[in-house]
Amino acid sequence: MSEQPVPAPYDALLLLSFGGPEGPDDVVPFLENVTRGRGIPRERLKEVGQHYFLFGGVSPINAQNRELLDALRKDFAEHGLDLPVYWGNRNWAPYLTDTLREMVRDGHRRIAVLATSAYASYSGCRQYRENLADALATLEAEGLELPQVDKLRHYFNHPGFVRPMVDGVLASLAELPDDVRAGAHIAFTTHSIPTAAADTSGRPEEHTEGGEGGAYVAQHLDVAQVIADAVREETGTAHPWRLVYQSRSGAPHIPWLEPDICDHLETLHTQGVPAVVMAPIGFVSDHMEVKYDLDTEATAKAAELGLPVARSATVGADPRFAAAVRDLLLERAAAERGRSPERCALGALGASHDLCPVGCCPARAPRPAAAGADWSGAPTGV
Ligand SMILES: CC1=C(CCC(=O)O)c2cc3nc(cc4[nH]c(cc5[nH]c(cc1n2)c(C)c5CCC(=O)O)c(CCC(=O)O)c4C)C(CCC(=O)O)=C3C
Ligand SMILES: [Fe+2]
Repeated sequence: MSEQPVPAPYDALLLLSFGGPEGPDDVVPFLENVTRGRGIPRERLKEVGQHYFLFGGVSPINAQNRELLDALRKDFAEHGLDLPVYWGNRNWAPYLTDTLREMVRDGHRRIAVLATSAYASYSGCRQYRENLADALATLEAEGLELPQVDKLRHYFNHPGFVRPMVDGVLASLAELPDDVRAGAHIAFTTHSIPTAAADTSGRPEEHTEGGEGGAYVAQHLDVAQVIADAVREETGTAHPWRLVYQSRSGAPHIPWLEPDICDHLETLHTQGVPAVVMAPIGFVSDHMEVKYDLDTEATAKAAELGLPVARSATVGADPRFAAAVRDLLLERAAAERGRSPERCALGALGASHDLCPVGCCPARAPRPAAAGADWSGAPTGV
């Protein structure tokens, strides 16, 4: 019999995500939440609103998080891990503040947080920590006793995140017509971010200059290499690959990471590449950035070029990902109890830090961020 897993000091897990609209009336208020004070051009907002209206005003992201919640609860129950799982979002109901209030009222004092963003970056890491700080400030103003919240480490290189994506790329290669499969390229995609934000992503010693992309780009390149190697091992073919970007936002004069997936497809086509697998390694589920930017826009671009493409699956609610979350939680719990747990990680970079140090993924305008070394609002002690 295996030993009972020990989640202590944690008494609950919070799944922290982006949130998305659930009907046409939600779209504009959702976009206002996302872009509050961020200087996104009106034109871009109108355009993105259209992406959502094309899908009936419903983002797939909330349904996907509900599935992930189910998968987590099932995995925990099957492995004797007695820990309640809650869900809260940055931009739509259930809102983080409401969920955190419910957790405190339910008596939770020490909360592990899993963000649905696997990599370092302001948007994917610090902004979630700022959201936690804001939520805690609200609860404090309401006179509630604040819990301690700890954000689980980046899991981009955890095998439970990477292996389902290897299977996804293999399945996409199998989908391509026989005569073009061997020559197919893999385009690993992620969300474009401003090069200035990419250069300052990760710990200060990981920051770069001149658009090299800091930890954000290094982490994606590491995952892409691991997947490409695993695919070569499985198929015997070394499919050429490149990391490219999608979902660019912001003003045109500000440099963002490039090339864009659509431009990349055009370049490959010009070079005579016969087929492409688009692998959205930057995303945890097939939400709107995948459904619109890849499955709609980039796929239309490929059709126009006469270039066969297939888009590989994100991890979503894969049971291996749910198991990875359990592993990350138990690993961190053990570390908080003073043990030295084994830390699963593939690739060259090794397991990411538990606690974001000062200067990790800085904001343009500094604001309080919880669950990092620069958080002073946290109660001390276990
Ligand atoms: C790095 C990153 C991730 C991956 C990490 C993570 O998953 O967190 C991500 C995820 C997502 N981004 C999403 C949606 C949007 N992102 C926007 C805007 C922006 N994203 C940015 C970055 C990222 N975004 C940035 C630098 C901006 C510019 C404005 C700003 O600095 O804030 C906008 C505004 C309109 C626009 O400009 O596109 C929308 C609507 C959805 C929900 C999809 C759905 O509804 O299914 C998800 C999961
Ligand atoms: Fe985004």
